[in-house]
Amino acid sequence: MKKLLIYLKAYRKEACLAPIFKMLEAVFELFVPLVIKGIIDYGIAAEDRAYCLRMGLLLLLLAVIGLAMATTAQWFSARAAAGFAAKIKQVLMEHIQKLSYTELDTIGTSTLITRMTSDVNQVQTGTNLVLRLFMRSPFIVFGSMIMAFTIDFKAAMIFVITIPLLSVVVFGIMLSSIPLYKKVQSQLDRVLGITRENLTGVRVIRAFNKEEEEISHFKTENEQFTRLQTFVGKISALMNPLTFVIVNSAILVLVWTGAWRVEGGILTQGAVVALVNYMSQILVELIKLADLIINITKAVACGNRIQKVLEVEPSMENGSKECIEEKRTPANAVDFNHVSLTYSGAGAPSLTDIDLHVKTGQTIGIIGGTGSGKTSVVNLIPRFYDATQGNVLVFGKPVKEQDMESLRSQIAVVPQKAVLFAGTIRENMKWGKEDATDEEIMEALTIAQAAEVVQKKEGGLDAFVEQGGKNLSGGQRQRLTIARALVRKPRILILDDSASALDFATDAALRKAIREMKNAPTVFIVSQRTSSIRFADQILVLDDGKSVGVGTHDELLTTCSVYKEIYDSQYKKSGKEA
Ligand SMILES: Nc1ncnc2c1ncn2[C@@H]1O[C@H](COP(=O)(O)OP(=O)(O)OP(=O)(O)O)[C@@H](O)[C@H]1O
Repeated sequence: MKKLLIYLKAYRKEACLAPIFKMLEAVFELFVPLVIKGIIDYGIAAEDRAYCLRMGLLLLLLAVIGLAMATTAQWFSARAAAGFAAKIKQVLMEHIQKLSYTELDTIGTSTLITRMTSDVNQVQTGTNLVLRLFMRSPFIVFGSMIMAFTIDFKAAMIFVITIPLLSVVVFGIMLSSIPLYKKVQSQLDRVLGITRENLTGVRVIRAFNKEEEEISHFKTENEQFTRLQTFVGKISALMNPLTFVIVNSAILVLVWTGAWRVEGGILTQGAVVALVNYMSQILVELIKLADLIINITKAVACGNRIQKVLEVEPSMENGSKECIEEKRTPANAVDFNHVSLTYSGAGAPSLTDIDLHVKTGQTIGIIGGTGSGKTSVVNLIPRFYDATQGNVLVFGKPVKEQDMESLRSQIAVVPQKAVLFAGTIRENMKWGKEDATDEEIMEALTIAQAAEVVQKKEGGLDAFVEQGGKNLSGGQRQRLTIARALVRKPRILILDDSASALDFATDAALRKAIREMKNAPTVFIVSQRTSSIRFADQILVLDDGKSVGVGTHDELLTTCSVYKEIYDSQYKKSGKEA
């Protein structure tokens, strides 16, 4: 948490002014019981109406000034806390963008969302309260005690006994609830995680009739969350009755002894009322202080969770900034030199000893059963993951030595899951190239067989795509994501099973159009269908993370039993050539 405080530096002025104004408010508050004492002892006793009126106006003035101070303090503290939280979110977002897939897999998306939202909000609330109360509350508690001593030494002794007693109760309750608050926060993490999973997977849940199970799972976790919160609430609820008993007892003693001493002429009625006022102020401030400490603890726990993410070092170091485009295009676009990959935390390797050499401009097909490692192979080209053994070269240079931005700017990946963002089709296409003209976009859409998707939509390129592309069919989404990749005019194009929702004719037309592109890219096609890759210059056949065949379709039919099996199964199933 300490390391996060540097982001508060930009709001140094606000962070200093907020407590100062709050202290000034407290100073004015401490004078109120003395003014009331004056009204009772001098104004009412002597029936001096003019004095009472003057003092009444003074009270009003103190209230107005106090209000002005409090509002100003609130303004400064809210500004500092909101700015601090915004900066943390910004830094966190920038850091997350730097992390590689390996770290993101390890941390998990749902906890990152909780840290970015609920945890940052908690830090903001804590900061706001600290700035307003950390000086004010102790000041009022000790100030009231000192004021009590100035009024009457003996009566002030009641304060000396009451304050430690009150402190023990308030802080005892607070200390016992702090660990529980930490549990509440991690339970909240779990509830949010399940909510997110359920919302993103709602279609699958319904398709498998798992609603009941998921509702019951959510209910269990949510009830646990409610139980924990209620338990903490009950402990905190003890605060009021206990503190009120102590304070009211102290007030009783004050009034009772005060009455005797007023009778004996030692103390005035006004002094007793002032002492009671001070006692009440102490109670209010001690409760605020306890609330503040609970909030600080929560904020520190949340701050530490944020800090932990910021401390995760990106495992991938960026290579040289030297631009590879300046170099002559080497004969090979991609080389896998005896590459193996074991994901962090996974026991067995997902890829073992992959050796593949791809000439510039070639089309490579990658085929294999589910989980055979097809996506893992292509993910190594833009360096989404680093090979654990061997090395991957792009245009003759190891990817680890290349500047990541420049490497990725030459590669376009169309992932399995077609992801589109809320905005117009044109805006989505510009993700590929910010300054793409409408002609460039239409050209890419035509190659991706998506021109008719745009033509059919009202507004054409200005048609709105809802978040995640909800208002488009699976095939339309796939074609638009392919077009987005093509807008970039990449030197390497990776289609990771991204034409699976297209019919055979559209799939074939797409491949033909890519082949006929001016400056046609080197293309990697990951597919489960032999028909999508059979015309590739080379086909890599994977089985359980190992390369079991590399060659053309005709070669593999005679040399690779796995490939022949896949081909036969698809050919026989459809009754015609797959
Ligand atoms: N991020 C990851 N962390 C750990 N293991 C992973 C990760 N991604 C993939 N794996 C594992 O690596 C293996 C290969 O997965 P990969 O996604 O490359 O296969 P695939 O051939 O593309 O599968 P599919 O055709 O089903 O998409 C699988 O056993 C998978 O469980």
